[in-house]
Amino acid sequence: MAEVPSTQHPGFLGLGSAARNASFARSLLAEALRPGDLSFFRSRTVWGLSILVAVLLARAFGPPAGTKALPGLTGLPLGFGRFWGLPTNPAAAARFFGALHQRYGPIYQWKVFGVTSIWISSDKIAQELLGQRGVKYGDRQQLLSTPGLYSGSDFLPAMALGPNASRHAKFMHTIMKHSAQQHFYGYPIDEVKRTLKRLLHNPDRWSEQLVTHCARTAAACAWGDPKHATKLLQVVPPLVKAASTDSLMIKFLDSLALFPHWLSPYSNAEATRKKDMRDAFYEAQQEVIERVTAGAASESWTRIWLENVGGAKESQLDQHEAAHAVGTAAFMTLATNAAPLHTFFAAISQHPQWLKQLQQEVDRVCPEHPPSLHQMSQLPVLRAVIKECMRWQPALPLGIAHVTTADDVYDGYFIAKGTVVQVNHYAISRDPAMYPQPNEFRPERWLEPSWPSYKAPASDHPTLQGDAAFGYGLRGCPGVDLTMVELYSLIGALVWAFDIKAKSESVSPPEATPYIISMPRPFPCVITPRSERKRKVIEDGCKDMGVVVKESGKSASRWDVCREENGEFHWQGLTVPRR
Ligand code: HEM
Repeated sequence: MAEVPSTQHPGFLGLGSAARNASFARSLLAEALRPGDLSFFRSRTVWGLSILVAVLLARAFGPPAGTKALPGLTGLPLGFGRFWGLPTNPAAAARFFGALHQRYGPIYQWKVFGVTSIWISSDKIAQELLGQRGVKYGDRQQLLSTPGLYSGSDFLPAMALGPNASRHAKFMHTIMKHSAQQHFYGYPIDEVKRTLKRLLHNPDRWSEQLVTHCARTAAACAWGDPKHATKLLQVVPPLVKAASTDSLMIKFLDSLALFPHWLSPYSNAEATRKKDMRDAFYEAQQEVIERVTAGAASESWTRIWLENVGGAKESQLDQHEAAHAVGTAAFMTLATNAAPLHTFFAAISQHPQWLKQLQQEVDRVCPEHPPSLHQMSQLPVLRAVIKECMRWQPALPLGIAHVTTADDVYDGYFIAKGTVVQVNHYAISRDPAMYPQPNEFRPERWLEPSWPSYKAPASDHPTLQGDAAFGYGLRGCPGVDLTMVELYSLIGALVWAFDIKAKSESVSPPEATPYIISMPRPFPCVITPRSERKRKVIEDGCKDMGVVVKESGKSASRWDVCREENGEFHWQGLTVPRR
């Protein structure tokens, strides 16, 4: 690894300490600004000194000797940088910053109000920096809109690098490893049966059925009971929106910490969000504690903590932390996996030939029933379509920002401590060298040797394991196994069970929601069972369809989730349909 030069600069005019610099500057000004005396401004010495100061300042704010500054947009001096022209939502930002890579290369910087962010559009560079130099690139950004999340120990994706994040990450990996070995206790498959039946009975509400599916699966894994899905449905949107904020500008202001938190315009909403989340996670945890005491608890992540399965207590989470760690895993499962499921609907509506190919493959492998997880190795087309959905419309187009914890040098470029590192997943997934015709939905790029992204053998590849969409390094996503199980099982079953097509031709291109986790907006679809026999299998598959969203106006308790007046479900704005 390159040696890191010191950023300790010799001080103003090379005179040593800041105090001595300040007193020198004061005496110079006092001498010069005697009333009525303008000779100071006419003096050649003063002009010469001014130029020298400017040069020294430029050196002081420039990269250390032997390194160079990253290319990037020029802006205003004195650290103001370039604050105009910033896009207003993450999906648009991914495209905007992605386009700038054509001018500045795969890594460039953008400075705003003294904050430097670097933008990366190359998988190789992201691997080398975030992947290989883990700790140096492992911090997160403190956001004004979510005060407390960075320094607290409630929500791993936003936590500062340090002991809290390490303990939470350790616990997260323990619960994922243990439950993955048991296919997440069969909950995703149980929920597939219910989701098929809800879709059969209420196909127009397909987006609601998908979101319900993710919420119920996550709640079952977390607390052994899918009924807690409504809690998740309520607590996810406020935090997704707060972490997105409407404008990237806010993010830069955040980093300046211009306001104390109590003055933050977000503090009221944040206090409510925090309380709702705590109440939801505490209540669900308490129920598990009671059921375990009564000897009647189902498997769950909370039980892993309570019973110290796999050494879960080594992470030393107290009860509050464990409630939030489990809740965070459930939160992320719902918030993220709903996105590729919506993308799947957009993709096959635009490319019906891929639904046909999927159905042919599934009919060949398992004509009588939806594919089981053990059959996934025989279903490369299914895996290819899912992987292409993740590439085509990344769920997190800009990932989650990292922040550097120390100065670094990459390829001769200086990267200072505190730099915000934005991996542009959208741009990476559109690298034309790796993904020719990048804007097109082409699952064959994972299936045919003529495409650069192809890998053999077909029993293992394509796979979501190691997919760049899940991030890099120390802060990489711990939820890959669960994502695979959830997407493979549900999409496999949808393909087996239904014909799906858009009601109108105008679904291209998919219009994404404007949040940090972005998904195609729902649109009207026609969903019909592929045969009478399949209809019967779906009907007989389960008794309880697992409806969790109530008709409008029927809210009886705090955690009830209801449809809008017009009968639609917009998930607090996260799934507003395209009109
Ligand atoms: C479509 C599925 C998913 C995608 C695309 C996705 C993507 C990501 C990305 C890009 C990051 C940031 C990585 C980085 O900073 O480099 C992340 C972090 C994270 N993900 Fe996922 N994720 C998905 C599903 C899940 C699931 C099912 C879970 C459930 C456990 C989960 C839990 C987390 C957590 C806890 C973090 C924060 C890790 C940390 O900061 O240390 N994700 N995910």
